[in-house]
Amino acid sequence: MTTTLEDATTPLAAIGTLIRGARQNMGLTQTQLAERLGTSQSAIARIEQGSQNLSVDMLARINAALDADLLPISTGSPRPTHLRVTGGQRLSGTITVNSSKNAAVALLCASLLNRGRTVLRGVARIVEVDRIVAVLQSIGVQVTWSPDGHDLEIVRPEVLDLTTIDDDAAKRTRSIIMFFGPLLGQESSFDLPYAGGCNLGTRTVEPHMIALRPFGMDVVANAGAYHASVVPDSGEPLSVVLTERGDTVTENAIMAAAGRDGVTTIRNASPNYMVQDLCFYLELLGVEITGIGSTTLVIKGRSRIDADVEYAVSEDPVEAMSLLTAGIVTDSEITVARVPIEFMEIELATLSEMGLQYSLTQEYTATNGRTRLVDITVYPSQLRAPIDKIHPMPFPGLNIDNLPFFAVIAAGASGQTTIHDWVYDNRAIHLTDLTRLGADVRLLDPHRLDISGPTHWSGAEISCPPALRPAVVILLGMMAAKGTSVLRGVDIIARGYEQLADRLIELGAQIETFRD
Ligand SMILES: CC(=O)N[C@H]1[C@@H](OP(=O)(O)OP(=O)(O)OC[C@H]2O[C@@H](n3ccc(=O)[nH]c3=O)[C@H](O)[C@@H]2O)O[C@H](CO)[C@@H](O)[C@@H]1O
Ligand SMILES: C=C(OP(=O)(O)O)C(=O)O
Repeated sequence: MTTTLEDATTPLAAIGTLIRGARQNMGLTQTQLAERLGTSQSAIARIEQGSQNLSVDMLARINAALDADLLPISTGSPRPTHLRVTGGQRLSGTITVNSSKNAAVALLCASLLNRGRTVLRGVARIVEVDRIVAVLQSIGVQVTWSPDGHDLEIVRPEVLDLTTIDDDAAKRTRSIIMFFGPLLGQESSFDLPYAGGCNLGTRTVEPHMIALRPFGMDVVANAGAYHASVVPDSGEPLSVVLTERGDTVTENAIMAAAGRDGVTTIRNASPNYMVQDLCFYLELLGVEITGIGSTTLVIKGRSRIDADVEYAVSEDPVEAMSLLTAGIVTDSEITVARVPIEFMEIELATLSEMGLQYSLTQEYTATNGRTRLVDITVYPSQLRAPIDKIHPMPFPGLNIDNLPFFAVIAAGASGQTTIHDWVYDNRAIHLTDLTRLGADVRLLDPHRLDISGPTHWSGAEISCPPALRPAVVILLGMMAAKGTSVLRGVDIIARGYEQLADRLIELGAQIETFRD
């Protein structure tokens, strides 16, 4: 039987019908379309039946995958997206961790070092990536998604045109700061817009300036932009000591070292996951690096790199933590597949002390051939507060981006947990929104929270916090809370997560997307 538009009873059903028609015209099965979109056949079936809400992003991707323009998507300011969550549902099944935002943005910046063709495999379709891609394209770099939407091909021109930089995209991401490292060996003088990002309080850029000074770079902040000037490199061995063991500052120093002829030693380097990904990519480019995974790196770089390489971005430990938390707070048995275990060990040890029951598979190797992965199954558990406070540390400590998830987990545990976020001035406060869902969360000062549980969760309507991880934490709290909740203005989640709501629905969560 042929379905016609007239059969469609709702706007979603009408869109579903259009999608089915375009898919069939291209001779694709639902499974083949699902593969192109990085989703499941059952999601496509629901979309075509009109029983699944569609995000603007998903619609854009369907248009691209079907080479169609089913519904023209406005490029004006989009209306904010909201989520309606019917909580208290047990989840089940397996969910796979995507590649990381933080490695992707570093690798995109590092691709500026390469005059050859870089292909990044398995890049998450997230807004933070879109912003850096937009910036690269605006300065003349060819950046193209593969037809299946998973890989990015990057080819830079011989000469970049920094005067045409997309200011708006650049100012929305902090990662633009990582253009300094690759560019300083190539340009004697250039301007970059100020770095932006989530509302987490003041985030200094001074450590970057200190780290890049030994490479001959001097930066003056003018109105709205940094002006960098660089003196020629003598090629002598360099020693750089970082004042902070920060992730992006380490990456900046590594990229500066990779782009010079000579040996650079970097001390107090972050050995965190995104730094390791960057080093693995640079090794493919012919940069010699010793000490990967430690705090001292010795790098032998090359002022001209011209190599055609492919690199598969490794899995995101923060997404892994987010997905494990979904299982934990809904008292469910779920499996989170492809967890980069080296970067989750302390989190798991802490959860184990809190009484979490879980099992791990044997380790296997990620597509990059380096990162160790496991699948983790969490089981419904009676949780208790840990005896000591939970606090993050630079890797190999508990990841600062994973800390917020302990707030919602602690709220479900019996006893009082103290969470100490010494890093960000303005992240803990967003977690107090959990009180709206019935949790007992007290802000002791900008950095410390006391959380007493167990919580009798109840649904509520909440405006989404303007910070990525707290936004997801509140969503997860809503999934724990019986009844209906509304999370308003959730677009920030797409900065770091691809299709999060859709993927949680696959596990049995009841989440509906809507706009005013
Ligand atoms: C794109 C990317 O990779 N972003 C990550 C990166 O941001 P990024 O590298 O930009 O982190 P910041 O430089 O903002 O550092 C975070 C905060 O930690 C402080 N600090 C950091 C290190 C240190 O040894 N001492 C210290 O005091 C900084 O002053 C700052 O207040 O690292 C952060 C901290 O892991 C993560 O939250 C971000 O997700
Ligand atoms: C703070 C974060 O990232 P960014 O550095 O991109 O703001 C994060 O990933 O939680």
